[in-house]
Amino acid sequence: MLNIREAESYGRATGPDLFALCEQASAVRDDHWGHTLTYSRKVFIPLTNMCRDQCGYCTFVKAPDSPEAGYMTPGQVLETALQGEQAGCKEALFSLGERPEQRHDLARQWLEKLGARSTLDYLHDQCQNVLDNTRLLPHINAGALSKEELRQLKPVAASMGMMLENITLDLLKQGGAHHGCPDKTPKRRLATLEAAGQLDIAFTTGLLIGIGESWQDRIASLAAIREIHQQYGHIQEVIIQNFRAKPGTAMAGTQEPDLDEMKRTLAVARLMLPAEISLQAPPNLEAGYGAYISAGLNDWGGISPVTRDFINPERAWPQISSLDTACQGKGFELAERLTIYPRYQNNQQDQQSHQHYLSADLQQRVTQLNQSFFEQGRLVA
Ligand SMILES: O=c1nc2n(C[C@H](O)[C@H](O)[C@H](O)CO)c3cc(O)ccc3cc-2c(=O)[nH]1
Ligand SMILES: C[C@H]1O[C@@H](n2cnc3c(N)ncnc32)[C@H](O)[C@@H]1O
Ligand code: MET
Ligand code: SF4
Repeated sequence: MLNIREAESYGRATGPDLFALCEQASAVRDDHWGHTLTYSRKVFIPLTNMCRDQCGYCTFVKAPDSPEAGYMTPGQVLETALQGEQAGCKEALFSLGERPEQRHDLARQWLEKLGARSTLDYLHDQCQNVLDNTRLLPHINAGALSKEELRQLKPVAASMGMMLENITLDLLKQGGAHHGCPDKTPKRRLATLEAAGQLDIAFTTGLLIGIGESWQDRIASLAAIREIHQQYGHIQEVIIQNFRAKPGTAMAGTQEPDLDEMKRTLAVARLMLPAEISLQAPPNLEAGYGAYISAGLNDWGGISPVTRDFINPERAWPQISSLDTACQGKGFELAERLTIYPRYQNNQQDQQSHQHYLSADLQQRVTQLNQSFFEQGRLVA
């Protein structure tokens, strides 16, 4: 595995140097993951678009004076989940703003109408709603959470995640991407990763690149993820996501990272992280996403045949069939996976240390969904 000093030296790798770096990363990927690239067929449930934070890059968030600001009702949650199930989805991705009731009257009014004490209590109940009425597995992406909050949510989600984004304190300064965002302090983000490890929650994290961090900051952030995983073993995947500048946001004029920047970061992530951690990047945020394969990626994340990507709504998902074609063109096959990776599913004898990740109920659901893959012969489209 690459040490920090070596990783730092690749900050400007380009041309033949970048090519050689990518080859090394591809070799690690081939060795562990083979020539199968995975994705999770999911439906997106943006439970609330209000938030107490104000990330400079975010268009997901709506201010209370916007007519679009609000929560999804239980009926809307179920309707969306059922549509996803109809389209063959296996994952319900709950993605939402953080603790909006601590900042906005409108959020408090909504919660009162919904009969919930907090956004996170409501999240718990809506995961249960999906579990009671569909076969989908909830994945929770609700930002920074305390150990107690994670403990309460664990029984209703098969996996959870939170982008670390980046741990440099520079982003919190006046004019920085995370200025005025209490949930984006490295302290809170790292504490969330650590608490999830203590609780045996299969966890997704990752970096958002191009938001004002340096190359060294990226390496330090990857090293922090590696260190936490070495202690608890719960990091199932790391996402490298490229910042996209959105009109109307504070960072509308900020330069976006280019394809080489993504390849460099993916390759170094692959070489710094243990091979068992899945390396993911979204295919809808970069037209040249096929090149990620040569940089060591093995997963495309959640792809929805039904809902748009509410975080990047203007960036349509590639059709699953065109993603399949792109993979085949590079000599890889595309295969569907569940939101929780096999090694945390505890259906193999040799996985004693991963026994406590899923409740008996969730484990049974996972087994049934795996059975449906088996019956489909892992068809992708
Ligand atoms: O469609 C999206 N899915 C996002 N996902 C879901 C992801 O694509 C997969 O569905 C899950 O990771 C399942 O493996 C996230 C999950 C996390 O835990 C943390 C961050 C993200 C970010 C996104 C995102 O921007 N868009
Ligand atoms: C769910 C995740 O989506 C990412 N996210 C939020 N806004 C953007 C954007 N403009 N471009 C790319 N990714 C974004 C953040 O990393 C967040 O944690
Ligand atoms: C909608 S953004 C994803 C969830 C959370 N608000 C975060 O930023 O981490
Ligand atoms: S990225 Fe997440 S935390 Fe930041 S403003 Fe958007 S919803 Fe809130």
